[in-house]
Amino acid sequence: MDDIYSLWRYLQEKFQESLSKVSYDTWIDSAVPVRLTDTNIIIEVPSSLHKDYWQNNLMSRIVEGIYEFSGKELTPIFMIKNEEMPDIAKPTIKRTNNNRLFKDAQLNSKYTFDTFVIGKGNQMAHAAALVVAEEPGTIYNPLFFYGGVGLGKTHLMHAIGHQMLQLRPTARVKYVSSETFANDFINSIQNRTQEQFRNEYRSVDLLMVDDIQFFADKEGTQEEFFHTFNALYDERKQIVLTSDRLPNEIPKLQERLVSRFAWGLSVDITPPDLETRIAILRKKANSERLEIPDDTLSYIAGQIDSNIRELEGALVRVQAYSAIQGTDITTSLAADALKSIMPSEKPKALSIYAIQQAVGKYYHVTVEELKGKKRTKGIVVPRQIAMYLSRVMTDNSLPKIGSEFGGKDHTTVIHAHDKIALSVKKDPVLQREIETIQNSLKK
Ligand SMILES: Nc1ncnc2c1ncn2[C@@H]1O[C@H](COP(=O)(O)OP(=O)(O)OP(=O)(O)O)[C@@H](O)[C@H]1O
Repeated sequence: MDDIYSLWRYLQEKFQESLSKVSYDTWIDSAVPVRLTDTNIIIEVPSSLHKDYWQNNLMSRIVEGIYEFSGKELTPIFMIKNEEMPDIAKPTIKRTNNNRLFKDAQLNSKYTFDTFVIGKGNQMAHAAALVVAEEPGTIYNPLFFYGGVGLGKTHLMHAIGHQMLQLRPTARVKYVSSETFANDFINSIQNRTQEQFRNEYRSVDLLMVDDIQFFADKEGTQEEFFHTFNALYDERKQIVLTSDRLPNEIPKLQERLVSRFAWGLSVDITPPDLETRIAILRKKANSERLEIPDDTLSYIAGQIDSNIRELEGALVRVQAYSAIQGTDITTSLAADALKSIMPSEKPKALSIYAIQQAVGKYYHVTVEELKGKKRTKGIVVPRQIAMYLSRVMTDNSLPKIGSEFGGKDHTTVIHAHDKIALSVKKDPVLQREIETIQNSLKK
């Protein structure tokens, strides 16, 4: 194998492409490769939190990356800084016999219903998850969660698994990412172990497949999943799926899968509001036994408003910063710690609320009316314009925009966007009005 530094540089580049800057800075930048052996790579990380994060979230990616770079299957061992070097002869991660590492992914012990904070954006999803855990295979089958990255879809899936096992310890629960499903399937063809693959996937009581948007373009995998789905469904076994979007929005997902996924219940998870973000941080801080004043928690929650994974990353960063400085966590320390990941020169992103205010002002309607349900023309058109502008002028997802307009469905946002986009082309008066509003927002 080439030297450890070239390998690490390759992995860094790979992570840089797939992670946000905050996540990269927090998890990857703080890790140091220490040693390479024939079977392992030893990586030093700053704290047990980092170690957990690597093991739970980045493990399969690093193993894949090493394999891509070197053609070798190495098991990473994480070592906390200043702790004794582990005995590398005894790798902590079990290898399976047919080259399939981490095949039967264990449920993450931290992702339970107890540690899940309920807020407006995930209430429905949480309730549906509980029902499914308690009465699998009966009411919502399949259960389909969709929504943006880092909003708790995986957490809820694992919580279902834990709860089901608590109620029925002998239940067979399987959680896989869609990539693992695809890899297992491909390996079973290569190794001529298809029978075993089918037994494994079709004999469970609960099958959970995460991020199925990655099935797009994988014809053979979709075909196999179709049969897996049917076999389980016919036996009234529970299926839970997640994706970043609705099944009918996943490109190249076979129509028969789309229609099957619609047999059960699809629930979206939208970004948490400020109160929920604070509650999540508080829960996390308590579980890590961190003393953080309320105003500091509010400050951190105010800085990161869309992705809970990044919110947790920010907390770890603040914690690490206070450990390095040897001082208590305060708001000014948090501001310093987060400064580098939120450069002040970065223009503040335009908010949906600012758009609602500008549109309301222009058409003399209130923000409440824009968010409300009244269907009079004087309100409907400005509401659609505000939705249209939220779509074209911000990075917010469709469900998020819908939720900011009084909890409307994302299809309403799509409809509004398409309608205004079409009208603008035909109607020069409307075009000028919209330009004026846009210009007022750019000031
Ligand atoms: N409501 C919540 N309460 C507590 N923690 C949460 C909540 N939602 C998300 N988290 C935490 O945020 C992190 C990211 O969540 P998770 O991995 O479940 O997101 P995801 O929606 O599956 O993202 P992706 O689409 O990237 O797979 C996890 O550490 C999870 O525990």
